[in-house]
Amino acid sequence: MWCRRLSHLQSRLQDLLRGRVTCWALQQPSFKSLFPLAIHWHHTASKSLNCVWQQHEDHFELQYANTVMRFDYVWLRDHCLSASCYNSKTHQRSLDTASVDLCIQPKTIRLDETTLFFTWPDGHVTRYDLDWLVKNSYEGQKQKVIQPRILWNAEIYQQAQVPSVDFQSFLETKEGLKNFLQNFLLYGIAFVENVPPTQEHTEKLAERISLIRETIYGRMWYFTSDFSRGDTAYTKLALDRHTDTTYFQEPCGYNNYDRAVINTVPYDVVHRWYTAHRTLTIELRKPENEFWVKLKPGRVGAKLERCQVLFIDNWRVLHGRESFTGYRQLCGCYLTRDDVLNTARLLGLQA
Ligand SMILES: C[N+](C)(C)CCCC[C@H](N)C(=O)O
Ligand SMILES: O=C(O)CCC(=O)C(=O)O
Ligand SMILES: [Fe+2]
Repeated sequence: MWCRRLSHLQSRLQDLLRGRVTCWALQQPSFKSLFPLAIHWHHTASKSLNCVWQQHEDHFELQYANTVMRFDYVWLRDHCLSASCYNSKTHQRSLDTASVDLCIQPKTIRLDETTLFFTWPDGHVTRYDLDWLVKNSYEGQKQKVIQPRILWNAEIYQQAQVPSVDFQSFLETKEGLKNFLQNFLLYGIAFVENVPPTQEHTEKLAERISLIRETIYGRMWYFTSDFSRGDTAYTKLALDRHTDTTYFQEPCGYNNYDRAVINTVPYDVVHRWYTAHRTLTIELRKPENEFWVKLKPGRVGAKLERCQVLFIDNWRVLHGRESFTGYRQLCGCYLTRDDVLNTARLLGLQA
């Protein structure tokens, strides 16, 4: 006890002088470890594992799998996966995070093979697999490939020759759905071809990806230019590029037609907003940034033709239309982003 106390006091003194972290010799320090005070890096027994770690005053530092990671002690206690702290059936935390002492420090740290054991002052033991720590550390996450996005304009998209997915394969095969979602995540739009032109088939397609979002326009909307709703979508007028439902608390994305009166900011900020809006609009209206799609009609008179369904990520791609004459009917729905991303992740996509 005595030698530990001395080493501890001395290390604190050195610590104050150097303003550096200290590393306690976790086993009973031998005399040689007291003078001069060395910063100990703990090495794994087997060099092949190549894991080095250090217990700092306010965090735990781990070097493993070519990653230097730093963990807060409250974080290490809070993410404990032991039976009393974590419900492995529901993957939920049972530990009350607010009960963790914000100044908590582990009494001992031990590495056994590829598992780190942290023993806390109350005797509770938290174990972490080294690979779990790499995967769930801030530093490990930063290395992860984020979902690649391909920024495009009309020319880039046309040249990419992105394949549409056939209706049957989309509905009946995992590959079909996965290829579709991969394109959707990469480009923000994706097509399904060969779809029977009915609301039921469109609905089936949508439900293959996610829950359909019920809104004031209904679950599946089937609309035409009958002005059945007080909105220019229900007319023959052209609609400049926009996204829908910007007036919802959880909108599909932003839209100039539906913008309410700007009355939440003072006049000088308003002018800055208009200047920024103009810059964005000029960019959006550049012809090279427009990609026109002539939607194949599914029904002409009594004749039914298989048609295509277009999915748009409203956070990345705006939509609009030209004005038109004659009779035109459009069927569609809104999907919830969380569910679309969840389906993509379940298929192993980075979303
Ligand atoms: C017809 N349909 C339901 C597709 C859209 C209606 C959208 C109306 C509104 N202008 C908006 O952009 O949110
Ligand atoms: O009629 C269309 O093609 C699109 C209409 C539209 O943008 C909308 O309903 O929000
Ligand atoms: Fe719209």
